[in-house]
Amino acid sequence: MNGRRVKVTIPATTANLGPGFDALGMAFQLYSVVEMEISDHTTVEMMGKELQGTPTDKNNLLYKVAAGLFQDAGLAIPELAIRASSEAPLTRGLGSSAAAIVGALVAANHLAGEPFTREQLFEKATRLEGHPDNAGASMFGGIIVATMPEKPGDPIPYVRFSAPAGLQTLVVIPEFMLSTEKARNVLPQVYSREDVVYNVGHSSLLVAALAQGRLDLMGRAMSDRLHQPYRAKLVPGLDEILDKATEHGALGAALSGAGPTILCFFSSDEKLEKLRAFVDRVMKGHDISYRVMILQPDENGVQVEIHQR
Ligand SMILES: Nc1ncnc2c1ncn2[C@@H]1O[C@H](COP(=O)(O)OP(=O)(O)OP(=O)(O)O)[C@@H](O)[C@H]1O
Ligand SMILES: N[C@@H](CCO)C(=O)O
Repeated sequence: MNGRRVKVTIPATTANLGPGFDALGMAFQLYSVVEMEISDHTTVEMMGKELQGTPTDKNNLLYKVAAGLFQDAGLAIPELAIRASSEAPLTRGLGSSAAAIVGALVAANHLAGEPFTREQLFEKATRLEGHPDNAGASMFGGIIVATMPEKPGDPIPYVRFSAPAGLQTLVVIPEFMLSTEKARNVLPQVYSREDVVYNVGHSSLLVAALAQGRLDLMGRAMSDRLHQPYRAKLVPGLDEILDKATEHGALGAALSGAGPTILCFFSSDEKLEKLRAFVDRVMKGHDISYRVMILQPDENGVQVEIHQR
């Protein structure tokens, strides 16, 4: 088992896409890298500004997830040398925790001699994240539709398909952190039948529109009543962007995952200038720092390189 360094590249992701709360995910060409090898003693090196402040000892999420995999496989937990970097910011709604979990599971699985299949790793990642949307998109790339299993340990039912040709995403990333936990705590425990039916209809329409490349339907289909209305108070600018983005060149707009990142889909570079000017106008009105990125869909999911020492 020793002498092998595993390098895993994992795409950042967005979850929900509006109405598909905890069920829809999509991967972006914005990557984290996790390198892992068995060592004499554990070292955890977090590289780059995005990972600043994450633990550099056995409390790091990457180590804990890897250790859990060895334990699940019935193996002794080894000391590990771990290095990681991330192009995506943490705690902003771009799936950093799912990327870390998927990266650690896939890397540790290789070091352990591949006791688990990709499907089993997806089930473990979903269990650790609590929902399959970001984890599925990080694992398989493209667009993922998935639900929680009937009982723990069962395989996750999912369908993966490619993002429609020409779909591009503008993301507005506010410079403040919003943990998934905090953004879930503002959601109600109970919803009206009207709101549930509204989301079933819109989420179903969105999946069909994405699968058939009906970009013309996305603005209508991306409307949500289950989480965005409650999270809007945590995310300055969200209401206005959701309301008006389609009048300024977007195909549709949504809160990315649990936020605070806001995403706008668009399909032509001509529309980008207008859309960019619109989001700048909205965000400047709220006096918070933010950055804008244009992201392309990732179709590959997690990628593994094995380096023999
Ligand atoms: N590479 C990493 N190494 C260690 N911990 C990480 C790493 N990436 C993410 N994390 C942990 O995940 C936490 C962020 O998880 P959280 O679910 O709040 O946000 P997110 O995954 O970025 O957003 P969302 O789930 O809404 O898309 C960080 O605070 C950190 O504890
Ligand atoms: N579906 C999750 C994604 C964040 O991890 C949520 O919106 O809370």
